[in-house]
Amino acid sequence: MRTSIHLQTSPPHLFSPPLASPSLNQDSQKLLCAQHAASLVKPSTILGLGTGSTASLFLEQLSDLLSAGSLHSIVGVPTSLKTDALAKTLNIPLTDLGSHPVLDLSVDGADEVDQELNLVKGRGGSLLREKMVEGASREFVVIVDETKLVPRLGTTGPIPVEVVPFGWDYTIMKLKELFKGEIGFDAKLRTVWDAKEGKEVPFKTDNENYIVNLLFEKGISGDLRLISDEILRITGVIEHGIFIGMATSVIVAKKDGKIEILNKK
Ligand SMILES: O=C[C@H](O)[C@H](O)[C@H](O)COP(=O)(O)O
Repeated sequence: MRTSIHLQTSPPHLFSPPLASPSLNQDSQKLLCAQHAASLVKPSTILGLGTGSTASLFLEQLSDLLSAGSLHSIVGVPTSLKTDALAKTLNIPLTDLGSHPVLDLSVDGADEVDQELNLVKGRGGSLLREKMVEGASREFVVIVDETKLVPRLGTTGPIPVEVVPFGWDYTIMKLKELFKGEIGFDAKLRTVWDAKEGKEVPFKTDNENYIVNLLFEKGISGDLRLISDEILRITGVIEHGIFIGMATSVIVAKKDGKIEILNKK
């Protein structure tokens, strides 16, 4: 189901010349969907707080509403150490999953969204805590700019897989075996530049694990649930960044300043 809401930027005036449609850059689109999502949060919500640049804008909006007194009694469950730190600087009250195993709502960004509202997440390095918190939420609202909409997952970048550091090269071998025959497939350990060491070192997640990037030349094809199960069956794999059927709705901010809301069927 698709709903389209045109955001009114200024009151219409009878004699004004027609306004040219705005062309928002990606950052403004992120802000637009973050603002929209924050306006939907009700008082007394147990709220999963996502990770990434779009989710950070949402946290800032939330904090503004809290300090203006137009929202109250919110308590957040952060999905990463970065979000935990940001929420603390923004004075957003926090709790944890153990104390609130069922959340009312989670709001988070995504790297990709397909037509069934399946997602790729984790290109920023967070996926396991996100999947736990968002999976525990009655409602999971995803906020994205329109560049994130794809016909097939894995078309604009890698699908991240969190793996244990022990035997990571063995785990990569098993992942390569799984996708053998997939044209243009590759699996690579994610690394970062360590200035102290003067070399590339493995990227470490909040859980001290590594990330393997699965690269598909034309996106991932086939039954996503089956593929998900097969990836998870490899010993050494902890979790992957394909979020199947988890999003209840996606708020998409468009270049023309419109918001489109995609709801789970
Ligand atoms: O690891 C990062 C998270 O899954 C983010 O939600 C995702 O990468 C989207 O981030 P951004 O809003 O910065 O594009």
